Amino acid sequence: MLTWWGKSSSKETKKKANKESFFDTLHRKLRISSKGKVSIRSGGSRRHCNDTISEKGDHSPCGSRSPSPSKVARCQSFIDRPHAQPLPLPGLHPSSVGRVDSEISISSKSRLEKVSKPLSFLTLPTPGCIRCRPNPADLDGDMVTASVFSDCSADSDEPADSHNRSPLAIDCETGTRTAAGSPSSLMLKDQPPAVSQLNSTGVKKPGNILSNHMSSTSPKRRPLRNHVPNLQVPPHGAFYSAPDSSLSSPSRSPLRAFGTDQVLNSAFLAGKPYPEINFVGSGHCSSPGSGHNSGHNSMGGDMSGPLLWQPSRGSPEYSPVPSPRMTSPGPSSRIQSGAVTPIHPKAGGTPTESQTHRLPLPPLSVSNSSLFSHSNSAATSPSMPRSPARADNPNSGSRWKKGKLLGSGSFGHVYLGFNSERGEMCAVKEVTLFSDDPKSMESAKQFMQEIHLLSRLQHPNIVQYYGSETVDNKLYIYLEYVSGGSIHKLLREYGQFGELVIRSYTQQILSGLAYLHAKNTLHRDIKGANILVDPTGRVKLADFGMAKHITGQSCPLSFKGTPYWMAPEVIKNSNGCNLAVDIWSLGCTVLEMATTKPPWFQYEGVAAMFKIGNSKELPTIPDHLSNEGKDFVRKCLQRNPHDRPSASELLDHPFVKNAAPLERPIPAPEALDPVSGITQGAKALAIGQGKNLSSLDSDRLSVHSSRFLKTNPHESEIHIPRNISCPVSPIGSPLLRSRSPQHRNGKMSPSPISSPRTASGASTPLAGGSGAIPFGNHSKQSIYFQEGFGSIPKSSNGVYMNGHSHHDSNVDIFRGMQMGSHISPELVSSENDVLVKQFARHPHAEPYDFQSVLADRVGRQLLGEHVKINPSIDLSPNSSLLSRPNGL
Ligand SMILES: Nc1ncnc2c1ncn2[C@@H]1O[C@H](COP(=O)(O)OP(=O)(O)OP(=O)(O)O)[C@@H](O)[C@H]1O
Repeated sequence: MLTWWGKSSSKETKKKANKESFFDTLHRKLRISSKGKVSIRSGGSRRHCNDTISEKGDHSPCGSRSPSPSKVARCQSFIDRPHAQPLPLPGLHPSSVGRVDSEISISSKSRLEKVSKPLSFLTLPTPGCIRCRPNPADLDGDMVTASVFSDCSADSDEPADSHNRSPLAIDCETGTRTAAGSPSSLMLKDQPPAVSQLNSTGVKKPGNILSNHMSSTSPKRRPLRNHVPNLQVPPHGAFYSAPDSSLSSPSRSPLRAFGTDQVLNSAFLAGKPYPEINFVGSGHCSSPGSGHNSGHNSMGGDMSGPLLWQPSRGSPEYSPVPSPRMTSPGPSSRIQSGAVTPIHPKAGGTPTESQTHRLPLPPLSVSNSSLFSHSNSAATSPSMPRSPARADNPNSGSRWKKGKLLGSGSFGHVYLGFNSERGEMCAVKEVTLFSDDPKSMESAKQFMQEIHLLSRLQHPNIVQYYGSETVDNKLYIYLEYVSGGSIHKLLREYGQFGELVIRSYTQQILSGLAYLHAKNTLHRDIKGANILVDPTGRVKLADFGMAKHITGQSCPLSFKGTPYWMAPEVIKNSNGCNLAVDIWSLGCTVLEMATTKPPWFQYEGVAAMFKIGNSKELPTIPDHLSNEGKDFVRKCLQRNPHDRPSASELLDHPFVKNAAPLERPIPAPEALDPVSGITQGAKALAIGQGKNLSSLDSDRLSVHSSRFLKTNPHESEIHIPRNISCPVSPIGSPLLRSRSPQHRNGKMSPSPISSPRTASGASTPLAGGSGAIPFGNHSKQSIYFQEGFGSIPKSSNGVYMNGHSHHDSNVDIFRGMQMGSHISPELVSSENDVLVKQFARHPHAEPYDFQSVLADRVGRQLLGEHVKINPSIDLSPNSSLLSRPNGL
């Protein structure tokens, strides 16, 4: 225009008629007023107009305010110009954005950069975004810019009409929508890096528009602390699961949002492929690894959208298990959903300040409170500032420092926490809360539920709760750190478990469940991804976000759980929800451990649910599972929940009754006394067990005492699988400290580590491919027999030597062995007489030496010299070869 103006001045006379004609045309096109005409003509007015443009990013003289689609379209086309236009400041009509020429663009850009630095990295807004700011005067500069830019770019390709037709756009214009927003915009200003990563997938979603609106109606994102002194969350019932909140929550799994309404409205039931499946209840699903982290989704909200479950690749527990449709999207994967439940804030369900109540803080002196550094102020911790809620409490605070990411779930992330004052570790579960994000409120609700339940639980097979606190707008739960990861992760990384491992894990899960059920509490999300394993093989139930305390025989059914592990009655809502749902899930978990996959994994979401809910079929039980295992699974998978045994009843099932815990206690120092030898070793085992038992409550004690009394290793019905493997490396465990001279000198036997990702029993190269016979590195360690050794023991107790509760068996063996004089030369085959003959020649050898040398030499003999053991040798506890002198 300026160029044209200059030219026009120099040729005023000649072009006068043309000039008039141009303005006429221009005015006609723009429909500007005659006043505007004057402004353009006068230099002063023009300058004023340019200022206006610079300020507001618009060249238009502010005449028209009509957000017509055509103007939106022009704005969009403007994005493609070489000189991107800065974000117009509040108050500017979007229609003018598209009419700025390059010169003005530069001017306005520089101005905006002076005003707000963040603008420099922001992208050009689209008209739809701009229109979503009904009251620009309320907007915070930075946040406004960020919000608008962040989301507009994603929508820039959409036709203008799409914006106009969008209900959200309409909301933006009317300013009526006030809840739910995309964290991608909400968190631009102060979201932590971890959360930012979660949003980095950049999934294009209509929620962006909503987020724009959020920024428009909410001048600045307000964390909860801005509303209430401490974390305050709506009371139960005030938390709502918004179907579209899966888009807005940084940590929310869409599968947590699986609502009946959505299901009913989805293609699934719209097409009525499985009309007999009725979804009733609140609609909660949670993810398996989520879960995803775990790979499969738990449902715990409205099951919005299609049943397309995607694994969360950002999660350390992202699962390659071939159940792609059932895996959790995880926090970084957002799936579009747009349905709105009746309880959506838009429908009047927005939690308000008046509805909130204070988060019940856990008792400061929690069971394992020693892990908290009460004397320390969290304020000294750079990463874990002192909770405002405990600012007045001298015992409050901690010095837990947030470390690496351990996993991600539907609600948030779990980090390693380290207390640098005490050298202790914990798992820190973190969720970011936004008062205006209903999904965040849902997460808070489930967190509260988890805190509420966990704080009352203390059991060796349940992850111990240490405490919780809020810091700013984040909620933290401190939990016992279980470093081995989940069963799901182990399966993914190492393949299916051997039967002894399955037995042991199942027994421990059952112990935890029996304890839980004795407290009338349902876990509701039993699956491999929610069961953690420590390096010693101790198993712990985790993730109580779905847990529920029931008062009567059953609770109102809600659609909670993870589909593949979900009981039929949950899917069908036929029999309410009772403790038996966990038993069904346990049966599925046993199959998962045996095959790496849950039952019906070959079916995708809805089909799997149909199989579970409507068919009479039992899932395929692998042949390699023992008959006891098969029977156990069948009992768990009784379709009628009343036919399923209780957890405590199942503890007596032969499949688990004599299961040898895999965990190996560290021998007490006195046990290392070579003089005391085996006897002290037995004491050490007892001591280790005593330590464990000391943490048990009465429920646990009753369960275990009865079981221990019943246990008779000589009557073991345990089936010895052909392949036995250990889930952890014998040399990787700190408990595997050799006492042998060789090991003292740092000479270790070759590692019998099974190759990762192979099926149980796979041989390592060290095994020569003929079936690994990894022999324990010392006497107290496990001895792993695989193919070729199958005829040796009838009972695993005498062979798979580990576990404190079955130390009798181990001790029995060593009691026999320590008395070298009682070892018959018959024990030794003609080919393999080196070891035992040696002991036979030294009948008075010290027991300690016997053990060490036995282990080491056998290990070397078997692994290094390929010595074959006479398969007729019976090393079982009641073997005549291992006779016990003096009745021991
Ligand atoms: N106590 C713990 N010790 C070690 N790692 C843990 C612990 N708790 C959780 N994790 C890790 O974090 C992951 C996610 O934890 P968790 O399942 O409790 O979160 P969530 O948000 O409740 O997940 P979900 O979506 O399954 O409900 C786990 O799979 C595990 O890898």
